[in-house]
Amino acid sequence: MVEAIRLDRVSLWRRTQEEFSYDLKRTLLTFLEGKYRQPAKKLILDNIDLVIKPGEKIGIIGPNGSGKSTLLKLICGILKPTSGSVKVKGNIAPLIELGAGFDSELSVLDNIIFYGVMLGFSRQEMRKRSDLILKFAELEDYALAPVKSLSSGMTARLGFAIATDVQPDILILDEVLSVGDESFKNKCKQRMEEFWQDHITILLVSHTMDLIGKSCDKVIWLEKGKIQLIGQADEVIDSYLNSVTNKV
Ligand SMILES: Nc1ncnc2c1ncn2[C@@H]1O[C@H](COP(=O)(O)OP(=O)(O)OP(=O)(O)O)[C@@H](O)[C@H]1O
Repeated sequence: MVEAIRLDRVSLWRRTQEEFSYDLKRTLLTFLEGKYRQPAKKLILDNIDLVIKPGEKIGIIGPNGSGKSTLLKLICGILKPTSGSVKVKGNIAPLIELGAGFDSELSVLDNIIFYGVMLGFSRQEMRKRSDLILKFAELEDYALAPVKSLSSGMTARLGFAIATDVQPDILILDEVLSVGDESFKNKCKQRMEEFWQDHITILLVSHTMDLIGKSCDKVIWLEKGKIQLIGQADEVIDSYLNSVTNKV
């Protein structure tokens, strides 16, 4: 069987307190006082087996902190699993943390080229594509300006324009369907609709059940890092909503 994405027994542990990175002084003091303890580790994804076929449109739902974004980051290769294996066939356009990979000192044009190279395209090809990317992002006048001079909405527009220009095999979306101002949002929606018609594999994380129900064939419900249920969109959404109302 052809597979676009395959996860075998994937688990991920992360440190729950990241004190060392944000409060170095306090960490050193507690260390000197002999009170330092290793930050606790938490199991974020627990033994996930998953097969996604090319062209499937998959929704991922579940409560806050259940591991949805983490699962996407593993599939994109931003995070590595502690155990198990993640296999992906084809190039991925991750529309998560738009613009997080930009170098703010470099120009918009240089960032377009670097970002594309990071996604596996050649410099030459990215140079050719840059005009269309700048046009879509409506940033033609900023080509030579450093990214730090853009507003946050403009930066997100640039990230969206690059990631969706490269015509990916797999598109990863973490509730970033609305980027920028109203007119740009409409452009994003249109581009997304084209992707949906296409044979691209799509993974969409959202808390908006209507959106998931309308746009996905299959849904994964995550609960505390485990797959609680996977199946036809309507059935999984109903079970999830029932479980939430029963808790209240
Ligand atoms: N950088 C990090 N370091 C350590 N733990 C993290 C980090 N980011 C997230 N976590 C933890 O991983 C778990 C899953 O987080 P994740 O962001 O994947 O959840 P989610 O299902 O996407 O939540 P939400 O619906 O709130 O976006 C949470 O317990 C969270 O505290």
